[in-house]
Amino acid sequence: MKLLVTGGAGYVGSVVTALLLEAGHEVTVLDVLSAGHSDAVPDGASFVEGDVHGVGRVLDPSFDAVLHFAGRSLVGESVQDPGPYWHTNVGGTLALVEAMREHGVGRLVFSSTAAVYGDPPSQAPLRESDPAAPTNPYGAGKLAVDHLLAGWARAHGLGAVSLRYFNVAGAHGGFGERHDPETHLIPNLLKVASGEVEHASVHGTDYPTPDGTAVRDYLHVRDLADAHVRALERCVPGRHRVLNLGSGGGYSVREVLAAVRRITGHPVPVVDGPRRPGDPAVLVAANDRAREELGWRPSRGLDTIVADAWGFVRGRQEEGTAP
Ligand SMILES: NC(=O)c1ccc[n+]([C@@H]2O[C@H](COP(=O)([O-])OP(=O)(O)OC[C@H]3O[C@@H](n4cnc5c(N)ncnc54)[C@H](O)[C@@H]3O)[C@@H](O)[C@H]2O)c1
Ligand SMILES: O=c1ccn([C@@H]2O[C@H](COP(=O)(O)OP(=O)(O)O[C@H]3O[C@H](CO)[C@@H](O)[C@H](O)[C@H]3O)[C@@H](O)[C@H]2O)c(=O)[nH]1
Repeated sequence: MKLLVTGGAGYVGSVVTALLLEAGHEVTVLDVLSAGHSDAVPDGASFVEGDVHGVGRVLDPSFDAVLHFAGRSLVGESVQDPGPYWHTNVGGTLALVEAMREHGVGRLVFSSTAAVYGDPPSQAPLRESDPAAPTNPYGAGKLAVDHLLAGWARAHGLGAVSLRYFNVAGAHGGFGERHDPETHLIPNLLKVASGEVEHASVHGTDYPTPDGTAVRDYLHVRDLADAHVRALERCVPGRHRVLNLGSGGGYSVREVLAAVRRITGHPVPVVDGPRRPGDPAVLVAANDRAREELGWRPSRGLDTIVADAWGFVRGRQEEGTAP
């Protein structure tokens, strides 16, 4: 297929692009480089530097589908300054589906998020049918796009899939997380192991969980990327589907810390701090729908996630490209 990947110079988009190229697809990446890196666009993809609002200049009827990763994704920033989040994540997606309609490009895979579920009342694994009640503009905008795509599929025959990622981590094929600022747990712990910073923070030790720290569902980015390839192949015209992407199991911050210490062999000192505003106690995916509809099964556990992310950090250190 001939594919457009928006945000393909970012973390998830670069890994998915690499996998799409491996599968024999032709890929054009559109990225404004506000958070991504031009050297993260895999060799073999065409690269256009530009904003998703201007996607009409890139798209033409020869494209078969779009994978849409471009967006802003700092939850705290979205609370402080919501305007850019609605502009990029919602307005940018509207511009994209309008251009797709104009050029007759009928399939879309979208990066949604577990943040649409907000702070769930129960700690049970979350199903797609559970109420969506986002607690910040980032999650609200992603949920708005899920609704936008449902209406677009009904009205204009788009075949779309919203993939609600839980916590993506790990690295694949030389591509990994290079966010600045970095807010995610595993790369922050690895910054300590690599000597870039002296200690990490544990955000909250008084949650109603077995060890008092928050529990999340960590999914290897390679497993996540595999789900995208499968979702793309299964886009049905006129239908919008929502699928959770998680491993189906959870680890606390302290359990992740123990894995990082074991795998890196570094003591990784941490300082216990207060809760980060808006963080729920437990977010774990029920992933049955993705398993059934995509024939997908995540196969890489926490140790592989940490080992691969660590390999990526070490590789960049050895090349002299990090920090
Ligand atoms: N990483 C996670 O754990 C996670 C979890 C849930 C959902 N998501 C979603 O997945 C997607 C990818 O996440 P990521 O971690 O790879 O983020 P990222 O920041 O690494 O990548 C996003 C890319 O989009 C680009 N971009 C931003 N605004 C743009 C615009 N207006 N036009 C064109 N390009 C633009 C950035 O330069 C960047 O390269 C995002 O939409 C994010 O909200 C990520
Ligand atoms: O230095 C750190 C960073 C994080 N945490 C904690 O670790 C857990 C995981 O945090 P993080 O890696 O930042 O992920 P989340 O806040 O769970 O959010 C991610 O996962 C969401 C879906 O679950 C996505 O919507 C977001 O984009 C993505 O950042 C949380 O309990 C944090 O409070 C720490 O204790 N110390």
